[in-house]
Amino acid sequence: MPLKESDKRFWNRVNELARQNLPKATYDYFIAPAKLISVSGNKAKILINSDMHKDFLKRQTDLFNTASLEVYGDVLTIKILSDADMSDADRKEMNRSIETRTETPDNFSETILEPVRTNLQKKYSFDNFVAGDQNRMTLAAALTITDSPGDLYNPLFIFGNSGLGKTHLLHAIGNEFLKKHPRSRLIYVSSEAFVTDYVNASRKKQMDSFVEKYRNLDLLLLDDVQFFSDKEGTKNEFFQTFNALHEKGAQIVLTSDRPPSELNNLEERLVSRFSWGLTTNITIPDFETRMAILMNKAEKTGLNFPDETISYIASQINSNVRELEGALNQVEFLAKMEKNSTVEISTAEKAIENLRSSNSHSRKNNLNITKIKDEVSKYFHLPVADLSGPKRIKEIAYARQVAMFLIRDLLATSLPAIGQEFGKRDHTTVMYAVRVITDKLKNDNETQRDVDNLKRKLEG
Ligand SMILES: Nc1ncnc2c1ncn2[C@@H]1O[C@H](COP(=O)(O)OP(=O)(O)OP(=O)(O)O)[C@@H](O)[C@H]1O
Repeated sequence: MPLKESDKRFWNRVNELARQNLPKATYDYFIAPAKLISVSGNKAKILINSDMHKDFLKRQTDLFNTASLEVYGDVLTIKILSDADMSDADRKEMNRSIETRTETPDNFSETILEPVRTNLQKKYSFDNFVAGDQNRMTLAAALTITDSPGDLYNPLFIFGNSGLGKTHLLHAIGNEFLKKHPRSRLIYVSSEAFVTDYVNASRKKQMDSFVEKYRNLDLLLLDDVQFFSDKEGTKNEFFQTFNALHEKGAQIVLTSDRPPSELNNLEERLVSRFSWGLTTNITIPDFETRMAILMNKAEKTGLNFPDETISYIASQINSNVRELEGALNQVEFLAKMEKNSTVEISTAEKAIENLRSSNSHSRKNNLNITKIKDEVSKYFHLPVADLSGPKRIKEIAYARQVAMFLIRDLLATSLPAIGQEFGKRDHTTVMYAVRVITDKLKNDNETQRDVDNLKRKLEG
């Protein structure tokens, strides 16, 4: 039966109440895509697109009760269906009741331009991105911009520590965007690649094609802005690109391991623009989300993972999703070697133990003091000589302490030997440095991030 006027009023009222009472991103993600299929007697059927949406909508009884009392003077029983739940009869009903949406014409890239190499990786999609409390808001915003690009959240700035899914989301946005707007021009690029592109173009005197490539986009996905070069020319070019795109309403999405306010490599005028749209943070997944991610990935291994095994792996690896995946790969490998189709906890224990000892082995084999000093000086943009020199400027002193800490932690070098390496300093200075960083690691996000990033680079 087609929807009656009262049914349409009911549905409008549900949306209105949801917009008033829920955060915008939540409304956009959970409620806006829902559709009212039918109201018959005192039963309403609502269609949504995933089980995650279903759980959320089921909890919105107040919303439905208020709207139905206002419109029908009675409380409706709400049945929420996902696509998979729909019977043929439901589908017919839906086709009859929902007006066919007139496609809004894409106004992307009206002029004929050279096709762009998007650099998108198809394997990263929203379908294989597991939602949890730590990324829900980011996920909602990411989905919203694929529908209304350049509008609400422009730019979208996603920050969070390494291995938590920022790159995955950028590609997912790009892939979804192309599905919805096939004629659009978009590009995924790391900050380092953007810089290289700029440097090459300016060396070869091909700035016109650089400008055409980056300023005619509908969507720019720029990864890892913390690695942006601090060279004036590049920064200025990026500033111009950002302005040109923003002005014409193109969507920009940026990721970084730190919030805009801590991007010391970029100027204030650019950083303040990053905060024009929405800034969201992705944090370490909680135990349940780690379990969900593992289950998702375990399914693709063709092996049977009992819940206890998944739970064991999730309890052992609580740093980031990349390491979680690494551990699962190791477990899968061992189980296949041992020709086990069911993966018992004992196999997972052995695999994780192997992983830990091989990590520390490779660390010992490949690392030395010079490599650590080089990496630290690169990371903090300081000449390596300053680490061993006498300067006491705050930034240099901090970088020196981090370097001393890493040498002690990763190589277990003696305190006097470390002191020798840093301009013949006394071992008590080294002891102090190690203690300062150890303390900061307990409660200072910035230090946690610096040490984490550096360890990843050194052990990578
Ligand atoms: N919520 C999630 N669901 C499923 N897979 C995830 C999730 N979060 C991260 N991953 C996976 O973890 C791996 C690391 O994620 P990704 O490379 O996107 O991290 P990142 O935050 O960009 O890290 P970096 O800052 O080091 O570049 C990828 O294989 C990605 O698919």
